[in-house]
Amino acid sequence: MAPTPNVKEATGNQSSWNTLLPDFPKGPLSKYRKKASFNWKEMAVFLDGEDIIRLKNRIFSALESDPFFAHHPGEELSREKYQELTFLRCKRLFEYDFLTQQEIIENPLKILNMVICIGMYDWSPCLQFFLHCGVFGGTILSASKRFADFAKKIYNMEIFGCFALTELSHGTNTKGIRTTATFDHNTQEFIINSPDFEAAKFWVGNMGKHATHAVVYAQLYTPDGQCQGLHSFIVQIRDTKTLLPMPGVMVGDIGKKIGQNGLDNGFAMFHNVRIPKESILNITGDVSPEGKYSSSFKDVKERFSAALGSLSTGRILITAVSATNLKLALSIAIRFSATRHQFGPTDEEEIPVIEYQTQQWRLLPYLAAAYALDYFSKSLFENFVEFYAGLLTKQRSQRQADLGREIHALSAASKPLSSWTAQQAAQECREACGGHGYLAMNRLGEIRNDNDPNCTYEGDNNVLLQQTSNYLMSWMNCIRSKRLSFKYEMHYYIRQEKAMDVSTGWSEADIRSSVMSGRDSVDIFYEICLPQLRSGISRSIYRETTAEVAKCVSFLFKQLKDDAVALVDVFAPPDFILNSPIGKASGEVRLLVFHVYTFYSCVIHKWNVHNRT
Ligand SMILES: CC(C)(COP(=O)(O)OP(=O)(O)OC[C@H]1O[C@@H](n2cnc3c(N)ncnc32)[C@H](O)[C@@H]1OP(=O)(O)O)[C@@H](O)C(=O)NCCC(=O)NCCSC(=O)CCCCCCCCCCCCCCC(=O)O
Ligand SMILES: Cc1cc2nc3c(=O)[nH]c(=O)nc-3n(C[C@H](O)[C@H](O)[C@H](O)COP(=O)(O)OP(=O)(O)OC[C@H]3O[C@@H](n4cnc5c(N)ncnc54)[C@H](O)[C@@H]3O)c2cc1C
Repeated sequence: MAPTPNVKEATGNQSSWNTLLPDFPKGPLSKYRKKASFNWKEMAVFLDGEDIIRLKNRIFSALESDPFFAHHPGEELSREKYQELTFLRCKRLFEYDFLTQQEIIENPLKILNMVICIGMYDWSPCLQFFLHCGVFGGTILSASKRFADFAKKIYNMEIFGCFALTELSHGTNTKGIRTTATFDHNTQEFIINSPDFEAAKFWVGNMGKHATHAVVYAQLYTPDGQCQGLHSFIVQIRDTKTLLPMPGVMVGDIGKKIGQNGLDNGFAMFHNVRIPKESILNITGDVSPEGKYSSSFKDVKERFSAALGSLSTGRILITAVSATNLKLALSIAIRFSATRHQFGPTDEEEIPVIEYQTQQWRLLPYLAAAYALDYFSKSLFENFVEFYAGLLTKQRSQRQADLGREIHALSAASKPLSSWTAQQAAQECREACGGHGYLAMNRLGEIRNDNDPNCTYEGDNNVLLQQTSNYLMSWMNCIRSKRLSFKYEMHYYIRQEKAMDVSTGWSEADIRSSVMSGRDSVDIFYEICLPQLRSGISRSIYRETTAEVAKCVSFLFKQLKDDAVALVDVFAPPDFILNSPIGKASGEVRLLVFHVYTFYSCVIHKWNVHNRT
């Protein structure tokens, strides 16, 4: 668990806060900022520390002053243009080189904050950048020293990568992956082949237009015809100079998505593509020149588990990515609610809609969840860093194995909970802003659409929850993990759950995938790991709402509403990054009129130009 920083040490002094975090412009929100019971700057420094805040400021101001990242209000970019601009932005991110390896080693949370800062601007260049260097690069470089020379090519974009596990007909069920990699010991090569169209690699981020290389997951066959299971290989899919497909490779873009359209998701089919023997990412096993398979994992299940281990990285990051979308949506909706006046005690005097209990019940539980998920995602990331260090140093201890299973179980619960919370919150925030919430320029639709696939990729949420409930049921024997407390409550709960299921005569498989044991046990497990949630507003609201609790919560909200704007100020990005007229730091919603005017004058100008030609 992330060490709780000492408040005094962590927050420095008032003058350092003001340098790091300038005051907001005066405006309609000043009224609520004056009512706040705490200093938002002190809270921001307490939660992030001065170092991280400096990094955030550096990234935000670099993007704001770079023409490549300029916003084009009112300009409808074609998908092709947006993809082109996204790739140029991704290239700029490499040129900025915001973090050195040394800085990441000293404080790994900096890489997480870099993902968050760039994603707050736009997820498309962020994911494109990190799919290449994090998911593609991370998978290759953590395999073995054999691929050390790839590092330079990855980080100076000599090659550009993607991660190709999913196929047209199989995504969640990775055992159903049908691309084959057959070892030819006569030529010391693997032959990569897609048996049919349904086995085409599909959905792969960066593959649509820009990737030159792919980490391709395939069933490994040795010359004796034995299938050795799922393994990963580096396959060149395009010429690095011309970007034309390599011989035997058919590759292209899958078309328009609901969101993240700056990212080029693609498909690929392989027709007996030959790659050198050394292209296998020998994480779980390797083949001798004679074609004999060897693996340090004796147990097939452990080998499968190790083959999929890298997926936990993405799930842990998506927990933070979704929490970031939660913060973006709330920044807009809370600020809007504090400035939007509708009705009031007299016809002359209208009041801000945040004063209404319904508006508070709709938004403030998500504000509590944003703080809880922010803390948990960073704490889980730090646990993952510890596990990843063990991976890199080829640790094989029982503790390392237990930590890997626990990280898998936790990330298989945290990704669903965080992405679903953000998805529901984005819709609630959209509605809480009324019609202005539905105006595209106010960005709530983009936030909701860009958050949406967090519920699906890196593992469908519903199925991942079964992974966590499997883990909890395996707890019936013993609990070795040091991380979790409240284990006996958990133990009791699962025993009850299982007894109930068994009494219905269900099989083990039914129990594993039953909704009850899945969602409920995971919910309890997750809230055990996240003590803040246990006493948090969300639990009392969603679980045991009774008249007394409702009254108590309403009383809590009456106090909390005066802190809501300041609580959002702690995590809201600068106006340029938030890019939402109704979410501006000044609260000058009147500026929306200006933006609408600007938008329509652009449109009118274009119309006139069009008519003149
Ligand atoms: C989990 C599965 C559903 C498995 O299902 P099965 O039923 O077939 O198998 P079992 O349940 O029996 O499992 C066998 C065994 O293995 C263990 N296991 C499984 N998975 C893991 C794992 N990941 N880690 C550890 N252990 C694992 C399991 O517990 C069992 O062991 P026990 O019996 O002992 O319990 C599986 O089929 C599955 O995972 N399906 C989902 C497939 C999936 O996730 N696909 C994703 C494709 S890639 C993708 O979608 C990418 C999208 C782009 C996302 C953008 C990323 C955003 C993040 C930012 C970028 C990163 C930045 C990096 C920063 C940097 O480093 O720079
Ligand atoms: C925007 C985006 C980007 C992506 N990027 C990549 C990428 O870069 N690389 C990559 O390899 N993949 C990528 N993917 C693919 C993604 O990983 C898969 O979509 C995901 O793993 C889900 O698999 P699927 O789409 O085949 O859905 P399916 O597994 O077919 O699921 C369909 C439905 O069946 C249900 N279901 C399935 N199995 C069970 C079960 N056992 N019990 C109960 N219900 C079940 C699911 O809950 C879901 O409701 C991306 C997807 C998206 C949307």
